[in-house]
Amino acid sequence: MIMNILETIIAKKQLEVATGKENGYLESLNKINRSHLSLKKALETSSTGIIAEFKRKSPSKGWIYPDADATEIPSGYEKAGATALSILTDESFFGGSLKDLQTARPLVNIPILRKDFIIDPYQLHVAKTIGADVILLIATALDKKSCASLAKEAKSLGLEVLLEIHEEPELEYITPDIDIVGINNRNLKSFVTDVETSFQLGEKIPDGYLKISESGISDPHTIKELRAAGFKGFLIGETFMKDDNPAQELAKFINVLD
Ligand SMILES: O=C(O)c1ccccc1NCC(=O)[C@H](O)[C@H](O)COP(=O)(O)O
Repeated sequence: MIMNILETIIAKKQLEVATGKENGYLESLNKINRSHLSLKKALETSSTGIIAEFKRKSPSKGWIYPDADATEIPSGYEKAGATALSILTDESFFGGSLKDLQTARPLVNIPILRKDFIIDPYQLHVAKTIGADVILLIATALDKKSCASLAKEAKSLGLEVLLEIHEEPELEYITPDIDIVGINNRNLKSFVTDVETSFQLGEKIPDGYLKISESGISDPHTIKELRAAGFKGFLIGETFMKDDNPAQELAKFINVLD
C-alpha cells in the first residue's frame, strides 16, 4: 500500500509518542506554572491577525531555512507585529523540535501554537508543559470521536484548540470545545495551495466560531480579501521563512497591509 504524506507522518508520530512515553520524556520536563495566553482573544483584538510560523523545512518545499534560530526569529516576529506564533515541533518532516518552542517561550509575550500532529493525549500534556497556549487538531488525521475527546482534554488542561479542516465533510468535527477553526489551503495529496478553499469553506463555518486561513498566503492583498470574508487570523510560514530575515519580511508585509 502506498501511503500519502499525512499517513506517513502519522505512522511516524505513533512511534514517536510510544518512545516518548517509554522514556519518561514528559516526567523529565521542568514544570513551570504560567497562565495561558488566549489566541482567540488576541485575534479578536489584534490589528494584524498574523500568526507567524517558525519552520525549517516542509514536505512540500524541503529545506527552507535549515539553521533558523529559535532564540531570534520568534521574538523578531513579535517585535515586527505578529499577533501570535506557530512553532513546528515535528522533527522528522519539518526540522523542528520541542526545544524550539521551549526556547521561544520566555522570549515572547504572545500566544504560541504548538504546530504538530496530535494523535494522543500525551502530546497535550507535553504541549502544556513546554509552554504552548494552543494546540492543533487536524480533522483529516483523526476520527471524529478521537478529535472530540482530544479537544475536551486540551480544554481541561487550559489549552485552546485550533481545529484544522480541508474540506466540507470535516465541518462535522466542529464541537463546542473548538476555539478556532482553521481552513488549510494546502491539498495534502498534491501540495497545491489555493486560497479559494478558505473563501468557499469559510462561508460554511457556523456563526460564533472564529476562523483563520492557513497556508499559501504570500500577498498582503489576499489578507484584505480574507478579512472582508470574515477571517480574523492568517497563518503564514514559508513567505517569511524563505527570507534570511523572516522578521524583517513580516514587517514589510505588515507595512503594505496598513
Ligand atoms: O507545509 C507542508 O508541506 C505540509 C505538508 C503536509 C502537512 C502539513 C504541511 N504544512 C503545515 C502547515 O499547515 C503550514 O506549515 C502552515 O499552514 C503555513 O503554511 P505556509 O504559509 O504555506 O508555509
